[in-house]
Amino acid sequence: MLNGRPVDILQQWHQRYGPIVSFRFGQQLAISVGSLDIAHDLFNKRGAIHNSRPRFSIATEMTSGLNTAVMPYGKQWQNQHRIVSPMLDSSTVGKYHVLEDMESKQTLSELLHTSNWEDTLSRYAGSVLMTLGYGIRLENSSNKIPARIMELNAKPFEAIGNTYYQLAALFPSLDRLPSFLTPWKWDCASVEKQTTEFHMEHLEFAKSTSSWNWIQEALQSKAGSQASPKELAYAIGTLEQAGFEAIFTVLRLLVKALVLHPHCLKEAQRELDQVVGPGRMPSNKDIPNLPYLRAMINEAMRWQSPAPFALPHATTENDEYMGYHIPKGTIVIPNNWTISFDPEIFPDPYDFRPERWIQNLSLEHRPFGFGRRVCPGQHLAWSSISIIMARLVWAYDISYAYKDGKRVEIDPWDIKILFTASSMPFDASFKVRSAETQELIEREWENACKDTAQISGQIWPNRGM
Ligand code: HEM
Repeated sequence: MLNGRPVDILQQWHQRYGPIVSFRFGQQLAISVGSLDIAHDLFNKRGAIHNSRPRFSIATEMTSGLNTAVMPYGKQWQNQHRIVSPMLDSSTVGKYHVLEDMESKQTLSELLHTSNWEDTLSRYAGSVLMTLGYGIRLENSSNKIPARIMELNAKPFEAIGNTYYQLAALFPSLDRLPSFLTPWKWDCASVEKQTTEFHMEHLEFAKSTSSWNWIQEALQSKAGSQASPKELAYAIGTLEQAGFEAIFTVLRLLVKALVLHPHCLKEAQRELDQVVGPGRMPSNKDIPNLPYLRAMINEAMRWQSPAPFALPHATTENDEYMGYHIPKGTIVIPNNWTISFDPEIFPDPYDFRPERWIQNLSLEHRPFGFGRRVCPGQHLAWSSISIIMARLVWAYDISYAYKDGKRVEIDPWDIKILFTASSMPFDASFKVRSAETQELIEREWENACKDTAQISGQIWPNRGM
């Protein structure tokens, strides 16, 4: 956990040494890229060289080498990419609105009766992904799947704090020692078993259910039908693991930003009242007409980037760039946090200021990463986050919680930074804005179609049964 402004350290590094900073740990050379232009040059224009992954030995062993996000660039990655890309491209993602519509209505309705907003939003993110992936709806917030995903995601990071693992990462040759001398391998094997069981169980369910889902869709495709069951389980399982945590992290960040900046909530509500009004709920069709809402989401991902260093890339060949020699096998880190805190581009970068995106339409940042490794879930992330945020802001006054008459304070920089940066849990209050809004929420949720098979039939009308 980092309590403070970690950005300062990174900024100082880049301010002192320039937009490219190199360093070594053990034998490994790494460079941090602190400029958007250079990141574009390396990851997009010279993409054939800069889009593999470093050797993430622990994460690789814990996931049978089948987790797309940590896989080096190559045939196996291309196969997985071919399986998932058609399910997540910008035109396909529009079909998932019907599911987001229903899940966000449930979320609004649950918040009328619970103060546990974190579990409620976590259920939303988990249910959207599990329904798409496997036809498994998370009907209530006590479902254990979101917590289990978080637990599996955390395993490689917990391991990084362990001395054995640090030694193994620094001295890869230790990998070749017999297993009684390499206790970290037992742990890896146990996590691998748990992760594989988790994904295989869902794969089997998805194949047998009448609700069409990503597994069934993949099995209809050439790439998916040629993959082994385990490869397919991991291709979709990686989407669940990466997607659930990222969406939930951004939702929590947005709630935090709104509680800390009540004038931003008021401005977003003013926009929604003008565009939508009190008589109906906002829909996905309204999102293009809500520039402040979109600016708020962009600003949240700039202010506290959910993936401050994207995921480190690695080179597959030697490269010469701006007079630097970048050898094959170098780790290349897109330093999103430094890029997003450049005061020349984002004046007063520590301030949460959605207006900056409206005042300057040419502002750019890359919270979803770069090149061939750019996040495949970015369109789904945008659509599922925009609709739930539009509806929350339209329906609720979101503010500080009070305990025993005292306001529960929130430290904006209480963030856990691993590869991802996630706000630590905090209390907040959700108060419905009017009796009319409450009535509308209750009516909409009562009338909503909650049947998973019917909803998947609307998403994929010519598939299944
Ligand atoms: C706001 C939410 C999200 C953010 C900020 C985010 C961000 C990122 C970033 C920065 C990367 C690394 C890109 C790079 O290496 O240059 C990444 C990779 C990835 N993301 Fe996301 N992501 C989000 C949501 C999702 C969702 C919803 C899914 C799945 C449906 C997903 C699946 C993945 C996968 C599979 C990768 C690995 C890609 C690869 O290595 O080829 N993400 N994401």
